[in-house]
Amino acid sequence: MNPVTAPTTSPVDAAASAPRPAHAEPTPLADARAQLAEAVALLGYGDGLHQMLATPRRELSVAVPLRMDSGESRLYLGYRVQHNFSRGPAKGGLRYAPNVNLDEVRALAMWMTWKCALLDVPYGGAKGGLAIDPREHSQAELERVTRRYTSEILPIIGPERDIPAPDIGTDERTMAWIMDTYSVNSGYTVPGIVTGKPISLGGSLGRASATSRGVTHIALAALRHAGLEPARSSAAVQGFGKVGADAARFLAEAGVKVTAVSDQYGAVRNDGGLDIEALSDHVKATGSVVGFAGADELDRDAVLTQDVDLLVPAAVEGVLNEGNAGAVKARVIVEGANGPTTPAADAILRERGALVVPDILANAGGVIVSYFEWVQANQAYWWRADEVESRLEERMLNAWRHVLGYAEARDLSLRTAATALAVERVAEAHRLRGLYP
Ligand SMILES: NC(=O)C1=CN([C@@H]2O[C@H](COP(=O)(O)OP(=O)(O)OC[C@H]3O[C@@H](n4cnc5c(N)ncnc54)[C@H](OP(=O)(O)O)[C@@H]3O)[C@@H](O)[C@H]2O)C=CC1
Ligand SMILES: O=C(O)CCC(=O)C(=O)O
Repeated sequence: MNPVTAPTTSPVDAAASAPRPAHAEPTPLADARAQLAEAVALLGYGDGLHQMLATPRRELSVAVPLRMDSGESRLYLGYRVQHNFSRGPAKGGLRYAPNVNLDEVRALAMWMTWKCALLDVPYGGAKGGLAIDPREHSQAELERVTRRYTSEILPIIGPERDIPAPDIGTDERTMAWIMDTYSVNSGYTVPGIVTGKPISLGGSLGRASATSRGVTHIALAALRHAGLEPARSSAAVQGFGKVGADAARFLAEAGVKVTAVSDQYGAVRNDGGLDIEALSDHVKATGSVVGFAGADELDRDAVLTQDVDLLVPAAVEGVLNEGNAGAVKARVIVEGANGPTTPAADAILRERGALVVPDILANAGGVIVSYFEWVQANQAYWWRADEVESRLEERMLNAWRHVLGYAEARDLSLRTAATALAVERVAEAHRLRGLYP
């Protein structure tokens, strides 16, 4: 396999806000742009401001050589996109996955801008990616490739410029290597350069589980809003990684019967409710949910169409689309993943009366506690776990009520309401700074 994939389009895409032809394949970037276009139309903004909001401020593409343990060398393509920094430093995760490309990272960076604005954390949005399959590499190889990627993006990151965090395929070890590489280059330790780092290096209590806790707070509120009592509700969770596994655990702890979960290899189901702790032990031992003795096997993507009250997609983009949205039975969908629902699927689900809580609200717990971690690192003063968790819950539920009120007052979907609220805050920052009249 050749790890280097074809380069994507030029950095500043003049067609940023142009409508796509009807036959075009949905992509995360097209979806993100369509969501922005809808918010811009609602807010009555002109083309100039629309272009400004649609176009990343800064993008860096890097080629990252890796010396394998075998002595062979490989080259991987990496990216860091800073979509916006009008409200503060750019902020967002770093993804290691074989299909990462510049357009995907652009979409993810744009969603980070709206997420940070919606939750009123003082950041803009960024995202990074390396087109590598971490499962094919040893720890030593991952360390070398991470250090080299960090060196390549060093000129544009920093605790006051752009602060990476974990996303798909990366974790606290990755953050420790980034922190060390950056600190060695600075000549002193800079804990504020990344969030989601190990506690012993200045990470925050509660960051590792923050996205899942936030998803759970929102899921319980959304179920109740839909007239469903959590303790009498059932759920399916797609993805059993950093977000999905803990979301399944917290939902089960709250009394929700989690009947199906999946990972990239397959899915498992138990209508009586999965034992999430036993399933996690199985995943630790085998690397997959497949083969778990306490459940039946299910086709991987059938997890999305189970007869459950709540669906939590917590894996990748575009999984709920025109092809399967009509078959989704859940009344409430809470997006743990970024961009799991295409605009076409959104329309079908809304028509069916399903309540979709968008990613920029539902999975914001991660960046909220990343913000807490950055504040703690900058002050060199650490909070207790209960302080982190109560502040997280308060911010998540305030944002939920705000978005719900805005949506209900205008008969909008929660996604349109959330995006419009966020875009308005970013546009206001541009206007006040004089960047746009
Ligand atoms: N980590 C964070 O703090 C945040 C993450 N997110 C978003 O949450 C999502 C998940 O991220 P995270 O949990 O960190 O990533 P991880 O890499 O920890 O986990 C990803 C999970 O998704 C699974 N997966 C991948 N493709 C599929 C598929 N087609 N069907 C079913 N499962 C699949 C993986 O399977 P396998 O285990 O077999 O590899 C894995 O279980 C992403 O969209 C990310 O952007 C959003 C906010 C914050
Ligand atoms: O914690 C962060 O800074 C960002 C997490 C992230 O990448 C996301 O919310 O999608």
